[in-house]
Amino acid sequence: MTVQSVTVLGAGSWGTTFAKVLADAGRDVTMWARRPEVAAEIREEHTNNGYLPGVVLPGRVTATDDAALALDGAQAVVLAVPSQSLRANLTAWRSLLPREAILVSLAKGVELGTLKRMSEVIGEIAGVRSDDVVVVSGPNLAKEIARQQPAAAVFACADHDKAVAVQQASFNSYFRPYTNTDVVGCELGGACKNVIALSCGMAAGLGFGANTMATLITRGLAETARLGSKLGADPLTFAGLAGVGDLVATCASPLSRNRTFGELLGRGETVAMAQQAVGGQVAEGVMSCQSIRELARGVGVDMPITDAMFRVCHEGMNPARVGAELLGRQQKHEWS
Ligand SMILES: NC(=O)c1ccc[n+]([C@@H]2O[C@H](COP(=O)([O-])OP(=O)(O)OC[C@H]3O[C@@H](n4cnc5c(N)ncnc54)[C@H](O)[C@@H]3O)[C@@H](O)[C@H]2O)c1
Ligand SMILES: O=P(O)(O)OC[C@H](O)CO
Repeated sequence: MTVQSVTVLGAGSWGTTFAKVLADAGRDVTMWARRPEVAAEIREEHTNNGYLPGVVLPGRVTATDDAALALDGAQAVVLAVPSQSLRANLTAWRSLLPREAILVSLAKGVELGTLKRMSEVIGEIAGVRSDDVVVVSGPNLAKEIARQQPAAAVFACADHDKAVAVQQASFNSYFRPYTNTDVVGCELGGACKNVIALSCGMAAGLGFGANTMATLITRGLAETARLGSKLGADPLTFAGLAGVGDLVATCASPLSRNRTFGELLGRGETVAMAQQAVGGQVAEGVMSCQSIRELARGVGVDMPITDAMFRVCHEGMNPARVGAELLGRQQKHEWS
């Protein structure tokens, strides 16, 4: 299975960066951008300065705002829109998807209401098996990769040949993809780390240091692994790139929108003010703390940090008070 012609649906930070990764691996890439002016900028200037200022895109990347045109002849279709808009976007694109195309998901989130992982949403809308979708996850801050800083990722799919086909299509001198068959674990790792990054940002905004960060990262990983194990993930996945790898990068980096969002809340800003400050870009954890909390409650898994982020983001609770409550919970064994 060789993939030469790829369509990327979504021209934000990660969609544009992933298009560059594919083109730098020798693939022909057509992007779909929601706004015609963004499509024109990519096509004519080879830039997308609204998302990736100063980055020049390879000549192999072109763009259109016409989804039918973008999808014509695609051997792989990369879905690069935010989690909560994936269902609506994919519903509009469903009839345009080439029959044999490999579907690839970049989104990191759990859908509100249905509590589905992104591959499950894609499976339902596109009429394919959800674990046949290739899920991309890992420590992949778009702005670093767009500057060709070395990074690795996981490409998870039950169909190993499909994962390998997309792996080969995106392997280049600065981007090293690994395959995995644990779709559930890779998706949950990616969705949960956004929520934990909110908490790390919040702790930084409150003035706390490395011990607090390390505690949140480690206990965040513990609650993610608890949920994952309950839902059928391989616990080893959480020790890998889609688990601790992504968690560390997102929780530590000022480039992370989730961490930045949390830091603003920790400094006393409201959710609306923080939303404005991240420039309309999506901090997925703000929505995912709600859906992941519901998912966990449904299967009887305790996720105290996620619960705390829900109370701050959706119930207006004060971050300092939530932090004190987290610390003051009933004492317990580390692994209970
Ligand atoms: N940015 C990163 O570093 C990064 C890395 C890995 C994964 N991801 C994940 O990839 C997904 C996309 O992230 P991104 O960084 O490209 O997001 P972004 O906010 O930078 O861009 C989103 C893109 O989707 C388009 N879009 C279409 N319908 C939309 C709608 N209804 N609402 C909002 N935008 C809509 C926007 O126009 C834009 O082109 C997210 O799930 C994110 O968690 C992001
Ligand atoms: O900027 P964030 O917080 O959406 O995180 C980006 C990536 O998911 C990091 O792997």
